[in-house]
Amino acid sequence: MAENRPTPPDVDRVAASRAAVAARRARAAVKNQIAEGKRTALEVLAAATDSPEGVEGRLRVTEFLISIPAIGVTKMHRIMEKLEISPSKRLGGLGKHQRDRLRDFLTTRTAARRMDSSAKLVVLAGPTAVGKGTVAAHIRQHYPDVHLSVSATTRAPRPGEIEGVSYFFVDDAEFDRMVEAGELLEWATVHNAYRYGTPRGPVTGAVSEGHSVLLEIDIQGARSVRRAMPEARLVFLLPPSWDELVRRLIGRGTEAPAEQARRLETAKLELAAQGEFDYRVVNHDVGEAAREVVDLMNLRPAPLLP
Ligand SMILES: Nc1ncnc2c1ncn2[C@@H]1O[C@H](COP(=O)(O)OP(=O)(O)OP(=O)(O)O)[C@@H](O)[C@H]1O
Ligand SMILES: Nc1nc2c(ncn2[C@@H]2O[C@H](COP(=O)(O)O)[C@@H](O)[C@H]2O)c(=O)[nH]1
Repeated sequence: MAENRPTPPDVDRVAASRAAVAARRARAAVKNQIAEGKRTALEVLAAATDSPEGVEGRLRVTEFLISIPAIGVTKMHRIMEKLEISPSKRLGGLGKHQRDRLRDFLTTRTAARRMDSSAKLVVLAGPTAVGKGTVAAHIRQHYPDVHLSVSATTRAPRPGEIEGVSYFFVDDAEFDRMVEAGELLEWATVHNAYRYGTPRGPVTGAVSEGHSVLLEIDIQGARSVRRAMPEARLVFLLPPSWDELVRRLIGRGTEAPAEQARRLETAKLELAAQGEFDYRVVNHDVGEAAREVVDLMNLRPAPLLP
């Protein structure tokens, strides 16, 4: 028995390897935060500058760049070369000039992606029952060039909803796996009930092929997309009036009165967030609201069918 007990050097080795695993996990968490838009690359670089031995400072510049949406391995190598940074460098080990070049690169990239006049990624958000789903369905039907992102959700399908078209319906374990694997561009618990998330691959794939993509998601999700892909245009859909919003929610009849009351409370907070958005569209008429959203993508509608 006694001879099986770890000797002091073994204890040190075990402790060191546990610390290494914990540090690796902490670095992976930071990379996921950048990839999911929970923190911007500039924020992480600032943290690494403040604390070069902290988790951000220990991140290799190569891994840091790859975690930024739309930067792959080839692009990363080109950027490293252009910035004259060796692949072995960690963020905390950059010299002042290298750090300045990296910061300038990130700032310019963010500004350039925001200024692109033909928005490739448009996020439609707004309070409950304002008509986001109805406007998105109109766009799906009338503007076939727009790719509509299909979200994953842990809620059960409603009658008529189709797997892979309305949503990807997944259980909690699968949603956890998607989050852990960094497969979601953003995710949120909506109305304090179920989790919803945007699969990253189809969105970044379609955008990099030059297609326009529409996300119909809640306000927390819109904020995350703004951080992950600052070039996205954020549209806030407004009701013509508060009374009309209440009428639409009650008229839809899909929530019990207690849930309706809870959603209306949240709606007040959500309406207060409209200033964070790039555009505001009032949903008086579904077709007009859809056209205003699609106009941001510089697309033409499909010809009317006879
Ligand atoms: N322009 C409009 N005029 C009149 N009614 C509308 C209009 N747009 C949507 N509606 C109606 O309002 C109700 C809510 O619409 P919808 O379900 O699309 O809202 P939503 O914003 O997606 O809601 P949630 O976030 O709760 O899922 C529906 O009954 C829909 O038919
Ligand atoms: N943050 C995200 N919100 C999403 C996503 N997909 C949908 N939603 C929002 O959830 C509510 C409820 O939708 P419902 O279909 O259950 O009525 C609605 O406000 C959607 O906009 C997502 O991927 N991410």
